[in-house]
Amino acid sequence: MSKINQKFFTLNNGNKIPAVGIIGTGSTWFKTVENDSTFSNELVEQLSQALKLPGIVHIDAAEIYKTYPEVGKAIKESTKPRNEIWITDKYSTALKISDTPVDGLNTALEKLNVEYVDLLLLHSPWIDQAAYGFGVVKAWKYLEQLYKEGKAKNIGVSNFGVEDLKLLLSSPEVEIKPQVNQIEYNPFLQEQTPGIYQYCQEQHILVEAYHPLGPLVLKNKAKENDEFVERNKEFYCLITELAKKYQKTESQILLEWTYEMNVLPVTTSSKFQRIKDAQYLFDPEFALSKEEVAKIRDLGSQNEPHRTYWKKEYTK
Ligand SMILES: NC(=O)C1=CN([C@@H]2O[C@H](COP(=O)(O)OP(=O)(O)OC[C@H]3O[C@@H](n4cnc5c(N)ncnc54)[C@H](OP(=O)(O)O)[C@@H]3O)[C@@H](O)[C@H]2O)C=CC1
Repeated sequence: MSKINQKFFTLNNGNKIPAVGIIGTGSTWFKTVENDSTFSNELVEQLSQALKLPGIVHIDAAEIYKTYPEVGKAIKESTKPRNEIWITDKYSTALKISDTPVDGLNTALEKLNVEYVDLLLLHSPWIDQAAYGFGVVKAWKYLEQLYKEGKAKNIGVSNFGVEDLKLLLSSPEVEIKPQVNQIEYNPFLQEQTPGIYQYCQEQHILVEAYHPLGPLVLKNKAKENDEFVERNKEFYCLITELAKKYQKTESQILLEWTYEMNVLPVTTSSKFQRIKDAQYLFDPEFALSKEEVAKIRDLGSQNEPHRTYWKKEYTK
């Protein structure tokens, strides 16, 4: 029987964040339209079951995922106290949904039926001044306002590169440093943009990893990725070997590796067992050794980096 041994990262404002986000409501659950006919009972069921698990359940949401109704319903039906649910939300930037982050969050709070979110992010640095009427610094100022009002307990960014962060940090208007940068991160993409991992570590900006299980998803689609999997054979053998050694799933090995790299993994699954495995990740008797962590890092980076999300924006 797995025991819950919840771990946390400490953010640069001193607040603690549960060290694995178990239910991302984007990717698998992403919708382009939010109405009664697209309402996903499956997602509500998954969230409801997750909210029965012990410990603080960390949910990752965003304006653009169109999943507030499902998250709101599951939270409403849950008996878990609000302080045992961590909710991350993101203001949609590349595609304008609400006029400002203040409007966006007010709508989200209403749909989620909560008084605050635990973390609010700017979804990306790509804010078109002409469409939004403001740029990234002003967008950040809105987040600072929501932080001061207590509607967002922590604030951060997503998909920001070093230059994007430097722009914020060097702006005389900016008062609060982002607490988090959520980026695509896994052994096959250790730098979403050049130097971002190291820069965030130095600046005490917590890196959150979305797509932490990228290598397993790629292997699963082996037909399309045969050659890729073959080139990374040694890497895949190591993950299988470690899963056997520690009696853990391959997903748990990658999530634990992410944590050991001082990065918070944000995962998701359509299978409840995998959600449960992620919540039970921090078994007190399980930790990869320093050598194993380094070996995954090195084998993962020996081939060309592999990007899954935001390809168009990064190739511009
Ligand atoms: N800020 C941003 O721009 C972005 C944020 N995100 C956030 O991150 C969350 C997670 O992203 P996602 O890319 O889905 O993360 P993951 O890397 O956790 O991938 C989840 C996928 O992995 C599959 N999987 C799990 N275990 C295995 C296994 N052993 N073998 C093969 N496949 C496996 C799952 O399939 P199954 O359902 O069968 O278990 C699921 O489809 C999103 O939901 C969203 O909240 C995501 C993208 C961009």
